[in-house]
Amino acid sequence: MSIIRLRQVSKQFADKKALRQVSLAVSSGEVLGLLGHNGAGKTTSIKLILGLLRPDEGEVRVMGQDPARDTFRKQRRHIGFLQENVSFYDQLTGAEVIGYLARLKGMAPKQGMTLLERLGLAEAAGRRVKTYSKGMRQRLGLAQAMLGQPRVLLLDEPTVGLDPLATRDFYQQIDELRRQGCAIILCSHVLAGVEPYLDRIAVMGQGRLLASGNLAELRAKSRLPVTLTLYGDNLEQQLPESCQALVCQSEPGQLALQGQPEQKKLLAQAICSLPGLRDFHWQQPNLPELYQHICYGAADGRITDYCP
Ligand SMILES: Nc1ncnc2c1ncn2[C@@H]1O[C@H](COP(=O)(O)OP(=O)(O)OP(=O)(O)O)[C@@H](O)[C@H]1O
Repeated sequence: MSIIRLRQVSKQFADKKALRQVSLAVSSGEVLGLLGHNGAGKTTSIKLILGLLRPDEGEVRVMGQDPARDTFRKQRRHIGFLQENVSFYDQLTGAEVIGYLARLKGMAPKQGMTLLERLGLAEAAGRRVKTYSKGMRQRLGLAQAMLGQPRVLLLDEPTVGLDPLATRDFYQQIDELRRQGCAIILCSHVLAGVEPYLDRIAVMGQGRLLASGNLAELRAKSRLPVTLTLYGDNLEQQLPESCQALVCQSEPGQLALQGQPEQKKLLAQAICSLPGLRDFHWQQPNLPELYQHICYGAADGRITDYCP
């Protein structure tokens, strides 16, 4: 069942159409990567889910209810939110900040401390937040978003400023929340390396949903080629005739074949039939390549059928 659902939602600010008939759904235990250029409509979507904005048209439902209604107040405690530029009371210590925010959410401050420990901030808990590095602030931000075991977690550019190890730790925490059944939306411009953590991807552009699906679905729809690089001796001579037309690069000891996603099977057969093969490597379009393809395709009118 979808925990978050936007159905045909439109939103306009003065003469600016920020969202045009956007439909999105996120289930329990699912991470949706919400991607899009600056001004695409990601933050507006997040604000609608938080109930901070009302749609002009369409319907927003979070845990089955309209988040903009007063009656949603109790449910709001089950939503965690990490905004892009997180700021705290700098004169307070990390422990004081998380204790205060825990109380606001109706929880014991001790639970906040447990989160600080889990996020590696236990030693810094007694220090004022103004002395924290960007990464430490980001972890404190994640700790406050995780207060109260949220059923919905909304993360806007959560890994900006984090080093590679901190980014990996961050995604491990997200993975754990996902396993506990949290529905997560992650907005990010940092696309490299996030693929393994996203169950589905939604790409927005000019307030529209341009594409949605899992990585395999987007790859299949993109029709971007897959490349198979073969390593060995005299491979081109041994290659079956059916694969000859797919050769895109040939050099001593190495042969590259390129085909459409549905030709993968044919390429796989090529591997099996080569006695001189020493090694091989598959290369499929990655998320940054797909993203670029979808955005450019939408800009010149090629992309029209990426949404299920
Ligand atoms: N309160 C507002 N008043 C007027 N226009 C707004 C308001 N909020 C958003 N917009 C406009 O709506 C469009 C979508 O903005 P939004 O903040 O949702 O984009 P975004 O995808 O989050 O962008 P970014 O990646 O830069 O954060 C933009 O053109 C923006 O200028």
